[in-house]
Amino acid sequence: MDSALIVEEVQLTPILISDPPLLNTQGVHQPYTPRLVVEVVTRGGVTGLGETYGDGKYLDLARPLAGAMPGRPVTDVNGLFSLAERVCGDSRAVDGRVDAGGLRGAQTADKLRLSVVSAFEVACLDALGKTLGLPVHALLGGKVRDRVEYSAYLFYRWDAHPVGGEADDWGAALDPAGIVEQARRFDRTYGFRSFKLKGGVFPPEREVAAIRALAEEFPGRPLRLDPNGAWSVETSLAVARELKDVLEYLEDPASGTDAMAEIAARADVPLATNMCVTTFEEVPEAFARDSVRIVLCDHHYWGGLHRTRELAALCRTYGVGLSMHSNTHLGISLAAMTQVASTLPRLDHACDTHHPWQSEDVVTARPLFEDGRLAVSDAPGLGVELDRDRLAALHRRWVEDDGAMRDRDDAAAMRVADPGWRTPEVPRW
Ligand SMILES: O=C([O-])C(=O)C[C@H](O)[C@@H](O)C(=O)[O-]
Ligand SMILES: [Mg+2]
Repeated sequence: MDSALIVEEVQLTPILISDPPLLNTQGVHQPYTPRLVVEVVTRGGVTGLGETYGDGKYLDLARPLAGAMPGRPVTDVNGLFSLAERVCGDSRAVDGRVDAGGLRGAQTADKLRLSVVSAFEVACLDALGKTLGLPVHALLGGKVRDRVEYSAYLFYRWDAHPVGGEADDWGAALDPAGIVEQARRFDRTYGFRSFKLKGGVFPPEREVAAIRALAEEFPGRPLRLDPNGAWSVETSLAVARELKDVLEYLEDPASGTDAMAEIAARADVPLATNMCVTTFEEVPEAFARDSVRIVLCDHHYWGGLHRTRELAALCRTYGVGLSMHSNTHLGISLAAMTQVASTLPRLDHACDTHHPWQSEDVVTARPLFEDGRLAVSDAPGLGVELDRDRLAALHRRWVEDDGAMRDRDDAAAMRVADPGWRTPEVPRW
């Protein structure tokens, strides 16, 4: 093995990035949210970048993995999985039911570990690509499209956080008119064609009215509604009936494969998920029961870019559509999503991205969406460059935080405005 491809060291930098007051069924986004930046440095002097969730439970797993990396070739991305199993141990704070935010399906030790491995895999691929002078998509077999389509991610939101946080000029969006106004700005600024509304915030009739208002403003455009499993089967069926003429799909209307299978059997709207199919173990039952028509892959919790391609092959085989889920993420992960998305033969739905909500980043150039699409970079690696000053500043914020923001907790953030708030039981409606 060429010694230039051997890992010399791995740097982990936890950061806090500003996040607007976006509402979901659990509560509201904190003013600052944790992310972890992973840098894999080779003996050849090349640095590969990766990014993942930055809460303490991810950091606990990332540290031993980083310590075990020196001396290994960056080409050995398949070996990362067994390495992580060996060195990471089980994370604290795994309850086996739902993730802390309640938005990403079952939380298991495997899924937490895979979310960490994903950042190391992406960083190794970035380092390998930079060393060889090849884009990451070439390392995945080559791109089959030059641009990747994303959708606008609409949120009910407050004008500002009740305490702290960075100001922005989006204004509040708490009714159909506010959501339509937000969609207009996404359309104008980024050219997004599809719109996804994060639901589960208000009683379903109000969210149905917002989707109707969007359909009126943007006739024929793909529309999605995602209450993160907050509804009962009967409520989901009623919403599906109301909106069947305008929805591209309904995303996780209810929690769990049983409920999703029942809705799928009785509704005329396709169902999508990033909650009931989030691991390979969950695929057989969900597909056998026709619970979902579209899986929203998230390369973080599926374990990286190669695993995303494995999921894509499974979905193709079973006639299930594939798209991508997104959480608060930065330009490194957006570049990784775009690289892998460019290699997937079937990608029938615009991918989600939160990125337009992120005013801060650790990469030097902001992504340029045109007609709702990102051009696929052919530069070596991921095609993004680290802004070390920004990284240092965002890390300083993490160091100086008293611990309140270091673990994302949307219910705790909501209690700042509403002290009686408790994480809602599902079904909420
Ligand atoms: O289901 C989804 O698409 C998400 O959970 C995406 C994000 O987590 C979003 O809901 C959020 O951050 O509030
Ligand atoms: Mg979702």
